[in-house]
Amino acid sequence: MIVLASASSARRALLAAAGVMVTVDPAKIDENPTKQSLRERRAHPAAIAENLAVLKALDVSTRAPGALVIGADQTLDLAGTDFDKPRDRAEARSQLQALRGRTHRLFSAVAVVRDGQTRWRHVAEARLTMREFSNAFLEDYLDRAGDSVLSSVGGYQLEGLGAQLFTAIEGDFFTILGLPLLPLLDFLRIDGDLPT
Ligand SMILES: Nc1nc2c(ncn2[C@H]2C[C@H](O)[C@@H](COP(=O)(O)OP(=O)(O)OP(=O)(O)O)O2)c(=O)[nH]1
Repeated sequence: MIVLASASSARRALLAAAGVMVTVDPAKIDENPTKQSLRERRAHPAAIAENLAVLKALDVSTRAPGALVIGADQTLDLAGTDFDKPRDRAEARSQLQALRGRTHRLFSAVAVVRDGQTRWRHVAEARLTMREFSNAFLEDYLDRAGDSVLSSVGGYQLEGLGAQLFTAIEGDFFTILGLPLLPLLDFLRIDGDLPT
């Protein structure tokens, strides 16, 4: 059995569309203390994402004996500043105003744990360049995107209206949506969980 230790609908949808049947059991850990202490120690955003992906998978693994548990996490870095998922429209507005006209990096980490042992982990990076959109465009975007801006770390969904925010992206689509899917599928084949 494969368990996805994530509440992310994007991650669940990516795995389902790729034909990977999973049981969803979101981790029950509070990410903030770990994130805070790693940030205080000036940990790299990739390391923060990787640590959290492992912690989420380990948490769920304790209640899923024998199961292969997938944990994931994504961090956003803009020239050394970390961003979290916006809590409301005002935060989404100020985050997007900070990101516009600049290139930011997304780090998407995935970890696979079985019976408390971390079997595999991976972090992928993507670089996204936002165009210099106007404040009027931004207000209209926030009106049309609604609460969806609160469910992703940059306040955008690339596969949706968010596409109108960007002039260029480097890195793979799946990484941007929050899950390095292709390396994960490689691991699942090697581990014998998917047909080769
Ligand atoms: N649909 C969509 N989701 C995105 C995009 N970019 C980022 N995300 C989502 C994926 C994750 O759900 C979320 C990143 O936040 P986290 O890594 O903290 O995961 P989240 O709190 O959603 O769930 P989890 O901690 O795994 O239970 O942002 C995008 O372009 N499209």
